[in-house]
Amino acid sequence: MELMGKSSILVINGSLQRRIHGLIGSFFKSATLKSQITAEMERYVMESMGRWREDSPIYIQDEAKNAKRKMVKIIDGIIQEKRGCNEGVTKDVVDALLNDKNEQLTDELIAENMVDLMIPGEDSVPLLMSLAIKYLSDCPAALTQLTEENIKLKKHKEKLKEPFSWNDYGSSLPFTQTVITETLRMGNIITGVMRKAMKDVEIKGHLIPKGWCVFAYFRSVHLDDKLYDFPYQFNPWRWQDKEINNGNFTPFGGGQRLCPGLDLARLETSIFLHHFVTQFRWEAEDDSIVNFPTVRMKRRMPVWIKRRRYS
Ligand code: HEM
Repeated sequence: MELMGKSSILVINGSLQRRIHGLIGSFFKSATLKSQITAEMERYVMESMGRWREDSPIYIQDEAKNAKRKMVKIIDGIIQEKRGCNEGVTKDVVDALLNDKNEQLTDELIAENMVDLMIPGEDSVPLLMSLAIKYLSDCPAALTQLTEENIKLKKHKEKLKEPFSWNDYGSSLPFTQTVITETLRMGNIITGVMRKAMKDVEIKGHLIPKGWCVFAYFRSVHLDDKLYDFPYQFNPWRWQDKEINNGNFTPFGGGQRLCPGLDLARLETSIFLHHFVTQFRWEAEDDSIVNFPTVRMKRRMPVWIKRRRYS
């Protein structure tokens, strides 16, 4: 509680939580943010990857965090700029909270909630990226299909001379999405959530008395062999034509506390994977507890060189 602060959305309940959740959630759905974030994220991923040297080891977790740190810095810069000349227009999350008339949205509350928004960016999203690389390194068939899908879209975009949009990184890369979904299932980045019963509740014949705390353990559901065949096997194909919005798949929680950053997390991971697999091949080193996965990079040949060589 001390770490998060008393006004954090993770701590407060009731109408104020719903209000902040709604404001943050609708802000993350805004078209302006989507195009801005897509372009910025692409630029920083490409800048970071541009510094990678042939055949040198790359610590994926550190790299993923570095890309995120820069992202947080940009967002922070945008916030500082807006704070001075707030014109009632909602261009960022601080505006979304500042412009709301609710008196309970104090400066302290806004500041604390901005920190909440940065923690997943520093922690959960880099973990999702790192685990995706780990699982792909162990599953060559998935890596091949993912690479082919991304190279195909890249060539198509180059032909049209069009920049990538938010949707390109989502619906235009369906297999990439299944890889992210399967990584979320197996990785269990958030292992579960705590809830306190506000009144006596009965669930499937079990009574949870008022005041008791319950830990809803996502991992036991995501790795249940009654729900998922061979649950410990990384199998992105299991998600083809399968509905993901159900009670058996809750990496982002659910209900009124459903993670408002879920689309952003998927987008950032998609951009990272796209640039990773279209620019490089790699060999994974043995995993170690200290830092995994570590991979040795080889730059991909530009498409035109390959064509000349094989024609
Ligand atoms: C892989 C990445 C992520 C995962 C697995 C994840 C997972 C979750 C989960 C399980 C919850 C529900 C917590 C609960 O019910 O007590 C949650 C809530 C939340 N997430 Fe995420 N998250 C991710 C990324 C993000 C991002 C990128 C942001 C924002 C930039 C974000 C912002 C939030 C906020 C503000 C809440 C609290 C919502 C509320 O209590 O009303 N998350 N997240």
